[in-house]
Amino acid sequence: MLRTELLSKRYENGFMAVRQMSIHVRKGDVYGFLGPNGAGKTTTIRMMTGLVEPTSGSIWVDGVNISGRQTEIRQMIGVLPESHGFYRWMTGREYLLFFASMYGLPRSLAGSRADELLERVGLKDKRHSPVKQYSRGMKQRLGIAKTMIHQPKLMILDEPTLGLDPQGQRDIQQLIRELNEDTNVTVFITSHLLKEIDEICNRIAIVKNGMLLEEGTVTDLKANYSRDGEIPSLEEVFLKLTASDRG
Ligand SMILES: Nc1ncnc2c1ncn2[C@@H]1O[C@H](COP(=O)(O)OP(=O)(O)OP(=O)(O)O)[C@@H](O)[C@H]1O
Repeated sequence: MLRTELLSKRYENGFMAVRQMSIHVRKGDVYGFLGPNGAGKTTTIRMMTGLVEPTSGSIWVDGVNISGRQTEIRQMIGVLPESHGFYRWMTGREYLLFFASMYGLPRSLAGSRADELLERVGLKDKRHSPVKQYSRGMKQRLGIAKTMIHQPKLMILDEPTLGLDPQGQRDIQQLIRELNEDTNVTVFITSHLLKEIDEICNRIAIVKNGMLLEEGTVTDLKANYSRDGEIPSLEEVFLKLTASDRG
């Protein structure tokens, strides 16, 4: 569903944020993209969504090389960026209808799709309230509904639970799982909460300094790092791979 081939990004100041990264997200995966701060995760996502031009390498979404195909790709992907603004005066329903029209959905279809999604994300009762009255958790759920409004094949979620309380985190995790199971949407997610990734992802990549360190199923990765038959937690695997040269 999503492939990068030897993807690299050198910023204008000469900094190499992503180095020859080749990853493979399969259809139906909930794929966790992990790495310490500054590992290059957001840069990679920006390249996947066309906000940043790769220095070299390529990105394929469902077999289509995204280079120069932004309009086509936008229809295939739903993105929840790390920080996203809202038109705070709009109601939740108006917000979804606004994005539906940006994706070219006919009005009749947009209304029913928005209502269905508002119900799914638990905002049916608040659909006519302005977004400025929403809690952070409600805004994130609305953000996820927005990413699904045009029924994309792939959802890209950059730290969707950042700043949420434990219940808010649970709600989002459950929502992601349900959307993946019910609609088979492929999910690409970043998070610093390793327990969360462990619970919702089937496959992961671990990156550091712009480089891919490991990719595989969570089960295989843990098994590969087991010692004396003890299966480590994902956090233990992550720290082993990434924390070695901290001064
Ligand atoms: N426009 C830019 N110009 C130069 N360097 C940049 C630019 N944007 C990001 N970087 C650098 O690239 C590196 C990777 O940043 P990026 O935001 O992709 O990391 P990240 O893995 O998403 O980090 P975090 O977990 O903190 O969100 C960082 O060292 C950052 O300072």
